[in-house]
Amino acid sequence: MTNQNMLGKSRVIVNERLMELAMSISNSNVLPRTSVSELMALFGGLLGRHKNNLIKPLEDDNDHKGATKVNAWIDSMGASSPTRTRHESENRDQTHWTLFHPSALNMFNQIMYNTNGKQIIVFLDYDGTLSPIVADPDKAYMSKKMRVTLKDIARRFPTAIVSGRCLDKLFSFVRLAELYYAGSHGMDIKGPTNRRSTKKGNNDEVLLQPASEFLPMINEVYKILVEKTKCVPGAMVENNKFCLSVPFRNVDEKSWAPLAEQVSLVLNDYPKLKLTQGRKVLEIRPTIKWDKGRALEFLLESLGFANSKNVFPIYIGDDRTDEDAFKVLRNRSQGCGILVSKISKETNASYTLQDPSEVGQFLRHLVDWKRTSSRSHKL
Ligand SMILES: O=P(O)(O)OC[C@H]1O[C@H](O[C@H]2O[C@H](CO)[C@@H](O)[C@H](O)[C@H]2O)[C@H](O)[C@@H](O)[C@@H]1O
Repeated sequence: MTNQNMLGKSRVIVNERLMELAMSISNSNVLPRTSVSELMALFGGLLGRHKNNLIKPLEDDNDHKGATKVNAWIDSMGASSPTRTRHESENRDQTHWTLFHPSALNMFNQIMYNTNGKQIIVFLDYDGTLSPIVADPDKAYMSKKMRVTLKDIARRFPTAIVSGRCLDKLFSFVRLAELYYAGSHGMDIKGPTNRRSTKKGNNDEVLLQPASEFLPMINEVYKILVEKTKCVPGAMVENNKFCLSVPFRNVDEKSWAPLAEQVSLVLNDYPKLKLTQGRKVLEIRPTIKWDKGRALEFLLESLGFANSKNVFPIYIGDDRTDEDAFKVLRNRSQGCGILVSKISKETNASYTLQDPSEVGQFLRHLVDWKRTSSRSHKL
């Protein structure tokens, strides 16, 4: 072995040891969060890698329109569905990622410490966060246990569900009148309903519909897309009121290209609509500057916390569309974003949870924490 090789090998061993040490610190509750992140930054420096370089960039999230961009979409569709085995370097990146985005369960006490007596407001995405991802979008049910937990949460904190789904569908899954709902990626927002009108979920508590002028266009494009995609086995189009979804989870990979091409071609005639992508789903949305982040800001404002420092929003989501909300929290240096994911992703969230069952655990911790702290205030 040459001196060079030996040097390289010992550097790897030192890096691995440092990494193990940093991991155990990040997963403990011993130090306050600031110390943990400082330590992690230090370890990152010693490892010779900056935090931002530790994660592989996600596929381009910009809007792509027209047939010329179809190839980019197909690549992106493939990248959103990683089924292959991971390489060693990817495993290392995964470790780095966990280091900088620790588990919200492990860091629970620290997160609560950071709330510092502020009003906690809970924001939750639906698919992949409250309900597990399933093949049939109409069967993405939330468990009974999760509903009970959500009810308990809503009794203690203002709580909102923010989803790409249309409001009616969302309400039919969640069925809790005491929540705020932001459907169609935040383009359809309503407040808690009065108890007598909750059965159908329809009510007169609409707070905001910033894309209402797009309704006729969305309905028109829905009909065209249903027609154009019916030749692709497994393809379907969901009408989410102010946006449309074309899930491709049940479409054979060989047909992803023709499907993306069809959708792209249709959108060529509608420059006021844009194409974005979620978890095995193509999403068609108005080009207005409105997203889950803006919905979060709007809801904070509606709750009387527009410029308040006395609020601690917790946003939990699993999808790229949730990144807009994570970004808002990061820019406001307020509250915390929690990404639901088992694999490394570029994210603006601070913490992670693995899956909806961990989301349930985190929410139950939150209920217990509030119970205990209210009790100790009464003493
Ligand atoms: O913002 P979200 O609540 O995450 O909603 C976004 C999309 O959710 C649904 O699709 C996702 O869940 C499906 C059921 O588990 C799954 O089959 C699909 O692959 C996921 O992307 C919904 O079907 C879409 O309309 C929403 O846009």
